[in-house]
Amino acid sequence: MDPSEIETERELNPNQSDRIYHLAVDFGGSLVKLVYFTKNDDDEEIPHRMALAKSKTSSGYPVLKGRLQFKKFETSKINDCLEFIKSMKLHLGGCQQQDGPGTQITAVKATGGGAYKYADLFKERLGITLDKEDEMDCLVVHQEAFTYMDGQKEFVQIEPDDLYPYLLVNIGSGVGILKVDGDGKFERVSGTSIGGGTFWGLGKLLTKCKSFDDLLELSYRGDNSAIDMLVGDIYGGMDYSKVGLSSTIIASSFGKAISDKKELEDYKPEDIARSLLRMISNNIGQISYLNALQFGVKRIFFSGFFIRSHPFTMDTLSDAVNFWSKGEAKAMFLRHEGFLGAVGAFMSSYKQDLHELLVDQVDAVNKTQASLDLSIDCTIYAA
Ligand SMILES: Nc1ncnc2c1ncn2[C@@H]1O[C@H](COP(=O)(O)OP(=O)(O)OP(=O)(O)O)[C@@H](O)[C@H]1O
Ligand SMILES: CC(C)(CO)[C@@H](O)C(=O)NCCC(=O)O
Repeated sequence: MDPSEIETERELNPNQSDRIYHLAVDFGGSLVKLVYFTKNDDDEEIPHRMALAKSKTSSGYPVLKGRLQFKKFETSKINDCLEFIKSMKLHLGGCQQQDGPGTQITAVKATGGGAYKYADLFKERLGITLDKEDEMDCLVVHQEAFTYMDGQKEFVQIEPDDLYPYLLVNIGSGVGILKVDGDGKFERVSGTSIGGGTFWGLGKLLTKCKSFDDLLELSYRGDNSAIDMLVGDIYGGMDYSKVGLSSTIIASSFGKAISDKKELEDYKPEDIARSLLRMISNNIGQISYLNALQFGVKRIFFSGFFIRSHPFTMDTLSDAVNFWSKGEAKAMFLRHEGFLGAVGAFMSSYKQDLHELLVDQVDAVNKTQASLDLSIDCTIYAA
């Protein structure tokens, strides 16, 4: 059995002795992401945050071992999210009834636009206040990164003194582009409304797909040349070598539809899905590169739920950055791409005393990309 299934099962049927220490929520335009930290009393005994100081590592930092749980909901199904929090008693710190009075959580760290939009709803239904953190602040957290080219994932070891400056391109419903100059030092330099929401929204209208995953799945099987106008279509099958454009490069996304005497129904949904994904990914890759160029930055990190470790999406973004930069700039991806904001909000509450959050079981993360409701072993080092 895949480790993710084990953890998800345990999550849905929480052990009575699971304690939930902390919850943070990222309310996006498309998805709501929850991150919470659980510790099972049967696990190695380092009982309570209050008692952290009792257990110090060789580095001198107190440590709390447990599991970081990740869960997502469609924003349009906010009620499911509320029900989940309620049924898991996340707003009460898990099995709080055993802890006696006085342990009830009154505020939860929250980020994204919905932290404002749903503040009253959460107060009303769960009795908790959403303690708002700016969504841009929450994106800038340290993560392990990898490059993705021609189907090959390559983890990159980046030394802290060689990390900055970098560009962080967060592809959610819309796209935010941040230039990060140092720890907590960043600026939102650009953005585009043509993002993940555009792919999912247009894709839904054009293909009648009922879920994002179906649309993504369709795009795997499609052939974009059925609907995109390629350089070769314009140049009689030849490359336009004088300006370095090979015949297979897309000259005009969806351009073939102009001259084809076809209606929407005459195109295969999978070809439309693929063309749409390439169009949006290429566009984001190009805008990102142009921003990197403008600010003299070589590394571009991509995050956001749009990516979902989807090979074709990562390939297209990497290709676009590689093509436009003539190999000078690199596209990089993050292991917890979609949960970056939520993890940032989670960590913000430990601002005063959190030194580091280390993920011990990286393998589990890699194996669970399909479900994206994750559970990973981790250690919190408090300063
Ligand atoms: N299961 C899914 N359901 C809906 N969208 C999904 C799903 N999986 C991936 N996506 C993609 O991820 C996008 C949302 O990404 P993310 O959660 O990072 O952004 P958000 O926080 O909702 O948006 P914003 O930050 O712009 O408010 C969707 O628009 C869609 O393209
Ligand atoms: C509005 C936000 C910041 C909400 O997360 C995001 O969707 C975004 O950056 N959209 C792109 C807006 C623009 O810069 O055109």
